Amino acid sequence: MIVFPNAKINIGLNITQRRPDGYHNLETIFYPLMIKDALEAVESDVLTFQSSGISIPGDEQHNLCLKAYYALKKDFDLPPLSIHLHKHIPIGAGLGGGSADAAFVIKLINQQFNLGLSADAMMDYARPLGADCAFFINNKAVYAYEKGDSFEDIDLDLSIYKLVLVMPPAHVSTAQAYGGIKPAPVQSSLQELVKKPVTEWKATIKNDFEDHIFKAFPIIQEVKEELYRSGALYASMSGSGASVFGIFEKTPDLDNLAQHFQVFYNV
Ligand SMILES: C[C@@](CO)(OP(=O)(O)O)[C@H](O)COP(=O)(O)OP(=O)(O)OC[C@H]1O[C@@H](n2ccc(N)nc2=O)[C@H](O)[C@@H]1O
Ligand SMILES: Nc1ncnc2c1ncn2[C@@H]1O[C@H](COP(=O)(O)OP(=O)(O)O)[C@@H](O)[C@H]1O
Repeated sequence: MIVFPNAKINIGLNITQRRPDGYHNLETIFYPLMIKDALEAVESDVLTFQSSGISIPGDEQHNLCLKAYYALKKDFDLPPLSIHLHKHIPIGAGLGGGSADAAFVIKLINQQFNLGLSADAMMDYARPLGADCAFFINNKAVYAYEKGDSFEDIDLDLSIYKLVLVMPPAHVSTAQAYGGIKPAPVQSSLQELVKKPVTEWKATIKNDFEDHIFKAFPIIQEVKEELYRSGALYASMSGSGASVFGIFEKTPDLDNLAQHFQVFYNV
C-alpha cells in the first residue's frame, strides 16, 4: 500500500506553561498542507526500512516509521514489512514531517491488516511518538492544546487563499526552540482570534518562538518581512521553524526569494 503523508503549519503558537514532565502546555492551530512524502509498505520476509529523496539525519533504525511499526507490533501479530519512504517534506522545518510519516504508518497498518482501530485508538499509539503526531491521524484543521496532542475541531478553510512556504537555510531543533521560551498565559484564545478575518491576524496571532529564534537566525525574520512586502495578508514561522509561510490573496511573485531559498507555491 502507498500513502502520502503531508506537512502541517502552525497558525499561532502560544506556549503557556512548563509542565512537570518537562514538556510545555501550548495552544496552536494545526493546518494541513499539500506538501507530501510518499510511503510504501508491503509484506516481506524481514522488516526493512529505506528512504530516498531528502536525506534524513540519524540512524535509519531510529526512523519514526519504524517506531510506529514497533508501537503496533507490541499489541498485534504483524508480519514483517518492507517500508520505503520518499522524503520530500523539508526536515526540521516545523512542518511535522517525521510525525506525519509515523501517523501514516499507523493508519496504513490499521487498514492493511484490518486492525479495527478507531481514530482515538490510533491517536493513543501516535502520542508517545511525538507531540504533534496525533494530529495527523484525522489530519484536518484543529485547535490543539496541552502538549499539542489534545484537539478541538475548528471551522477553518483557507482554500480561497494562496499559501506559500519558504525554507530559509537554518536548522532549529525543537528542543532548542522550547529551551529559549518563557511561558506566559494568553490574553485571548487562538480559538476566537482565528475566527476573525485573515487580514486581522497580523496584529493578533503570534508564534511565541519567533522572538528568540529570529535573534539566533535573523534570516528567518527577513524572509517573513519579505513575504509581507510581497503582499502577504499573514505570514509566520511555522512551529519551531525554520520554514515560513505566507497567506496571499493571489499567487505572489517571489522570484527574489526563490533565487536564494526553496519556495513552495500553492501548498
Ligand atoms: C514545536 C511543535 C509545534 O507544533 O512542532 P514542530 O516545530 O516540531 O513541527 C511541536 O510542539 C513539537 O512537536 P514534536 O516535534 O512532535 O515534539 P516531540 O518530538 O514530542 O518533542 C521534542 C522536544 O520538544 C519539547 N516539547 C515538545 C512539545 C511540547 N508540548 N513541549 C515541549 O517542551 C521537549 O523538549 C521535547 O523533548
Ligand atoms: N520519517 C522521518 N522524517 C523526518 N525526520 C525524521 C523521520 N524519522 C525520524 N526523524 C528525525 O526527526 C527529526 C525532526 O524531524 P521533522 O519532523 O522533519 O521536524 P519538525 O519537528 O521540525 O517538524 C529529524 O532531525 C530526524 O532525525
